[in-house]
Amino acid sequence: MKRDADIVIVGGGSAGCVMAARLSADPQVSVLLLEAGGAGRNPLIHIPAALPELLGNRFADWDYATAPQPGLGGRSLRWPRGRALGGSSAINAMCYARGDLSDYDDWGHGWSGAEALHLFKASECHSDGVSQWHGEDGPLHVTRPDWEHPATTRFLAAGAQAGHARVADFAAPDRAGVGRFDTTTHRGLRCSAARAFLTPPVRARPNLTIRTGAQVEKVLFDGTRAAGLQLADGTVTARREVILCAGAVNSPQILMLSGVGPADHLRGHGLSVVLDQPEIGANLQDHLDICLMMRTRGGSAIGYAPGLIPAALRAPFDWLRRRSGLLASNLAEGNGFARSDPNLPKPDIQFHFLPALGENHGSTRNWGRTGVSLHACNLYPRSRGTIRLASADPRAKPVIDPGYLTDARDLGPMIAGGRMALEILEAPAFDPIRTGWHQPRERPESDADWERFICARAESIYHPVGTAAIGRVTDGEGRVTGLDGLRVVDASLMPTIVGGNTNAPVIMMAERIARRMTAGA
Ligand SMILES: Cc1cc2nc3c(=O)[nH]c(=O)nc-3n(C[C@H](O)[C@H](O)[C@H](O)COP(=O)(O)OP(=O)(O)OC[C@H]3O[C@@H](n4cnc5c(N)ncnc54)[C@H](O)[C@@H]3O)c2cc1C
Repeated sequence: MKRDADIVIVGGGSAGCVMAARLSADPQVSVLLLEAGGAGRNPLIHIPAALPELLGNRFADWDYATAPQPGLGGRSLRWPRGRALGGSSAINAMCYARGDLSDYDDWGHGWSGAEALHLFKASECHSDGVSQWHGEDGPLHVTRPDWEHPATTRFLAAGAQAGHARVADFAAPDRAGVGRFDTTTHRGLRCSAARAFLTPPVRARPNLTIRTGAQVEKVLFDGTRAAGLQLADGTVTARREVILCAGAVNSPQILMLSGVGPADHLRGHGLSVVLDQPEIGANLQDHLDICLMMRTRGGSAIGYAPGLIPAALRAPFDWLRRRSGLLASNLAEGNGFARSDPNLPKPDIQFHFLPALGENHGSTRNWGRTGVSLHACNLYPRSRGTIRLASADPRAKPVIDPGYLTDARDLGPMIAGGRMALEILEAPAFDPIRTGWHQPRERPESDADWERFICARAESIYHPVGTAAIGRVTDGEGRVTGLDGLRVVDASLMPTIVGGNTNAPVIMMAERIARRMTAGA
């Protein structure tokens, strides 16, 4: 078993797959990728519509939950995180979005929207080919779906009736309006970061070793230089660098287990301190989201109902024959952006539309019922939370406290987004299929009604970032300040969360850092 390399990467998720592929392109550099989960071969990972089956499934999900959230009436929220090659891109909803390009200008430290656009295009292979906003030569397949559920067609019409523009391409600058999501799929299959970047020719490189089932416990230091890693079955040596790509929950956890973090917290768990860095695990941000669900006539949406049996029986044939139809859908088919205040420079609300009752993200089955879901989330939350150790045991789940709604200013965009979602679901396009409300049971009217509804029902859309942020913990290249030979490259790096789904932005960030490492920056 290989136990040393020039560069050792921890975590084969969205960022880790990019780093492994790009850095091992130089045959002079040996790269070892360590992934705690499996190889990600389960068919449920690859069939887009099987997404709800992945959540909580031990072969693919770390299955975390938050600490009780006072801002949400003391509820703990479920927090899935991918645990297989591909990481969270192996279990995510495949919605492709880039954030607003100005988000990257705001980060400073050498990052910019113009360079981000260039990198998004470089890593992309878009089904419509090259254009001003898209690339066609990159490894990440992005598809503009050729099939949509009829309920999604109604959502697009309802959006227009409620005054939202129709957006043909959310990668173009003016994103306000509703449209179809592009998806990280290819020929009806999920295109995870593993499928995109760890292709058979890349895996065959003699200078790249990929170990699955290899959970890293901590970084080993020689003074202040990261010299290797501790695993359950022994140690690994990094001759040049250790790169943590374990995600916004596990990268700070590994750093703290290694003695890098807030000194008092580490000593409280009996750990010796290598670097006192209070910002590790701090600055946690996420997209909090409120979902409205409307019941519809049998057969008009996806669900577990007798009227849908014929469509369900046909779906596998459509998928096997043409890789199209229901099973090729990522379910979150409709996208939208809006401003909670018309004077804002950019949209601060995002919608996700599903032609299904996505209660508890699909884990509540609602047998015999059909309906549709419209989510609205606050894209630029001001609340901040923390990741902290529950124990010095590397197998123990960390304490996740996102601090949802601890900043009262976060409620306004949530209420505005909820009201807009309600307006869309009440538009005439849904009249022929609407039968009543599923969630909320009673129509909220006043701000206080909305606040109660949000407190009782808001959920995460699983975009944690910021826990080892550029400018706070690392420099612009992801190098941990105050230590040598140690980088973080994953969602933890984002100093402020981007205005959209986070997978493509994380891939873009890894592309940038890998390029600059290869160029000797
Ligand atoms: C259910 C869900 C739905 C989502 N939907 C979307 C969507 O539709 N569109 C979108 O753009 N974004 C979506 N996201 C978010 C997006 O997928 C993530 O932001 C992105 O994948 C994060 O990439 P990462 O590299 O930071 O971490 P990850 O991709 O999570 O990778 C971390 C990797 O490190 C491994 N690891 C962790 N600890 C260790 C250890 N100790 N030793 C070894 N390996 C370790 C993990 O197993 C994992 O493979 C979703 C996320 C989830 C969970």
